Amino acid sequence: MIPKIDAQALFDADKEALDAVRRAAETTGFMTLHNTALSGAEVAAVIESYRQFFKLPEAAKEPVDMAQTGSNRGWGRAGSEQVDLNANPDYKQFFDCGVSVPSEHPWADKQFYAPNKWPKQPAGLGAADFRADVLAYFTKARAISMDLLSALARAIGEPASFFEDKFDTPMALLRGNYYPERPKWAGEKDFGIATHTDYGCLTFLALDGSPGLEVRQRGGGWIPVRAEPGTFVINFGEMFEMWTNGRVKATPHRVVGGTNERISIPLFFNPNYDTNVAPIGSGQVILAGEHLSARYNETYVHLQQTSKGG
Ligand SMILES: O=C(O)CCC(=O)C(=O)O
Ligand SMILES: [Fe+2]
Repeated sequence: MIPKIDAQALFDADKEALDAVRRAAETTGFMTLHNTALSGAEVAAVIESYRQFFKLPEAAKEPVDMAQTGSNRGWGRAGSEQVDLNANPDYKQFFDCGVSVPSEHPWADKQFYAPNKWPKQPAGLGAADFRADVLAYFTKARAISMDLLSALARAIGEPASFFEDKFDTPMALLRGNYYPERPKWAGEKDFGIATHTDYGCLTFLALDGSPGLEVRQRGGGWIPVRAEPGTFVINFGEMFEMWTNGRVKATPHRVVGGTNERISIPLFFNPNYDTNVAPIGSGQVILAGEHLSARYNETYVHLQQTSKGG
């Protein structure tokens, strides 16, 4: 069972809601969140903006292909990410944007804060402005994710402000995933997105209502998870599991894909570059940026090549 959490109750520090979040974090590692400041209509609209982008001809997406860069901003074509090294690269396409810092900032040369890459707004595509729509959504989703972290801090017995200064320049990444119908050629090692755990702390995921996401159940089997726009799927990542010494669970999940086209929008809410995500109180140091960089270099195919080439 994936717990369903009312955001309003949670943010009002309702005890039952806090308990449910703590249980979700410690057991399934997944929950859904409804009644947030983002309406179903707003989410449906940004899903449509992403859809318009993905439906552009290849020539319009090529100028923002992230494979031409040393970072992860812009378009990732099918086959450009391999989240499970025992599977083939995923057949999804995606578009990534993130947080940038000014050129004089000490982290300006870090890939996590690279400038975003936006496609030219093609003439005749209607009033929608992809960049503005996506950035407006990113801002709101970040704010809700921050509130969620405060609630989570409370739920695990830390002060509500525990995460605040660790997420003020976050390596946050907003992604639009586009899964076409599962290709006819796909075999047992081909997935929309292969089995993986997310790398960071918290993932705030908007779905378009269609099936596809499956969450691995402890003890075996997969639980299908669906959500309409306006209900978000929340899961926890590797850094959180490390940081809390295994108390918060990063649960593997995947999309095999089926006969439906599908769009999902995860916000990977990763902390500041220099956050120590080693187990609290352990005296060790594990920099969030180093963990993320290792995972990016393993899974983005264009960065795999960069790291192999030195
Ligand atoms: O599309 C989905 O529902 C899940 C996407 C996902 O797990 C990811 O992008 O990390
Ligand atoms: Fe994921």
